[in-house]
Amino acid sequence: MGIIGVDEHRQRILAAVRPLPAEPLPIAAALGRTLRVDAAAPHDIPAFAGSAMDGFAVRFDDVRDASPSRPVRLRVVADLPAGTAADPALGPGEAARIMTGAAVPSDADAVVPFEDTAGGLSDSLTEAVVLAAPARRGRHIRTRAEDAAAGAVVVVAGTRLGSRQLAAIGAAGVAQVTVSRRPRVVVLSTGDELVSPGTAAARGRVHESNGLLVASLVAEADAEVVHVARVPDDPAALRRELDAAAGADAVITTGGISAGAYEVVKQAAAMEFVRVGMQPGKPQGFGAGSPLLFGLPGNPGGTAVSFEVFVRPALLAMQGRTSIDRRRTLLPVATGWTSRVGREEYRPVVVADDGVHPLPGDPIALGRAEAYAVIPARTGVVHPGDLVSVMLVS
Ligand SMILES: Nc1nc2c(c(=O)[nH]1)N[C@H]1C(S)=C(S)[C@@H](COP(=O)(O)OP(=O)(O)OC[C@H]3O[C@@H](n4cnc5c(N)ncnc54)[C@H](O)[C@@H]3O)O[C@H]1N2
Ligand code: MOO
Repeated sequence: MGIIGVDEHRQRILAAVRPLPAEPLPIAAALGRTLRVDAAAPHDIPAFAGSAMDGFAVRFDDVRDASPSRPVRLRVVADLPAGTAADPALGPGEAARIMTGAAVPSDADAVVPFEDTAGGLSDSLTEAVVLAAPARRGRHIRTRAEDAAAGAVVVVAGTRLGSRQLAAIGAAGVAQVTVSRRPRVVVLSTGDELVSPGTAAARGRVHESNGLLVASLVAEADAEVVHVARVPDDPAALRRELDAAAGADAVITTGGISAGAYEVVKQAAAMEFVRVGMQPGKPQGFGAGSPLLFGLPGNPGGTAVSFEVFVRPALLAMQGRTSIDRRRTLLPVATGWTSRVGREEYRPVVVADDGVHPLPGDPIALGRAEAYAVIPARTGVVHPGDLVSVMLVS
């Protein structure tokens, strides 16, 4: 069996992904969901011209020549707190006391902050003595529609709804969004050697960590973990778990896919098994049915990288996410290392001020990994000072 490229395997997986149904949700319940229909402003934002300062709404022409030596006295004829719907008329020589956020009277075309008056806030309800001219007509007024005009797209479909996106939609006055259903994912760790953390160490036993690793990665990809289980190297037991997972959108197994005698996933799962030109993560299984089946290698470093390269993009594509890849950036190498020619290497690294430092591929070092340096298959030695492509994962 030959070796296929990382992109080829990824393309096969992405070609099998179907978008999940969309559903309406209140914005307060939509954190982490993917927007499926553009969220648009239903009206101009702001919907009215408002004050950006606490002070006085004035007629610009009244105060355009104001200065400390030539103060301008205005009669205060109204008091406008934020939230008021009042629109008092202002004649020449008149002003309204106004608070930040309040609607500016239609007759006013500038706001003078309290700091530019003789009396300030303390003496503000009868007369305003303006000591400085506003720099221009419209000064300190937020104009109607200056943030977005009615109909403008506030957040585009395909975007993850994080804190800032949800706040922007709320600021537009929109209460409900159309978002993707979350993928339902089952996580199965295979291996007779596995025991739970907390169990005494013993010869031959390995503490199970992939279940938590993959379930956490699934949650970080905004999908829902519906079931996590440890499965012995018994094909009948794995078949039972796979049958029970029939209603899920994806099943992710770890272990049991290489060349040994007890490769339970190979024996029991309806997957195609391939060798991919990457290090770690060479053995891979994938089933394009429903649910999608991902057979990841069991060594935790390989599991983590395989998830990033193959599973996460698929889970995001299911949700209708436009950007399905981790951000990559070029960074200098601080400490060099040797890389295996013929396989694209995903080297866990620490990102420091002087560049990236490689980590070993073991499950304990994984706890310090902040990113993966992606080294082309043809590269045998990575030298200090080289610029390498780094996939950021934290
Ligand atoms: N003759 C060959 N042997 C192997 C090959 C090969 O091409 N020819 N490939 C090697 C490569 S590369 C990898 S990667 C592994 C993948 O093997 P499996 O996916 O079948 O994984 P296991 O053998 O079940 O486990 C490998 C390793 O990881 C530990 N492990 C497994 N599951 C967990 C878990 N849930 N939590 C923590 N640790 C886990 C397991 O105990 C083993 O140490 O195959 C090579 N062999
Ligand atoms: O491909 Mo395996 O994941 O090297 O260890």
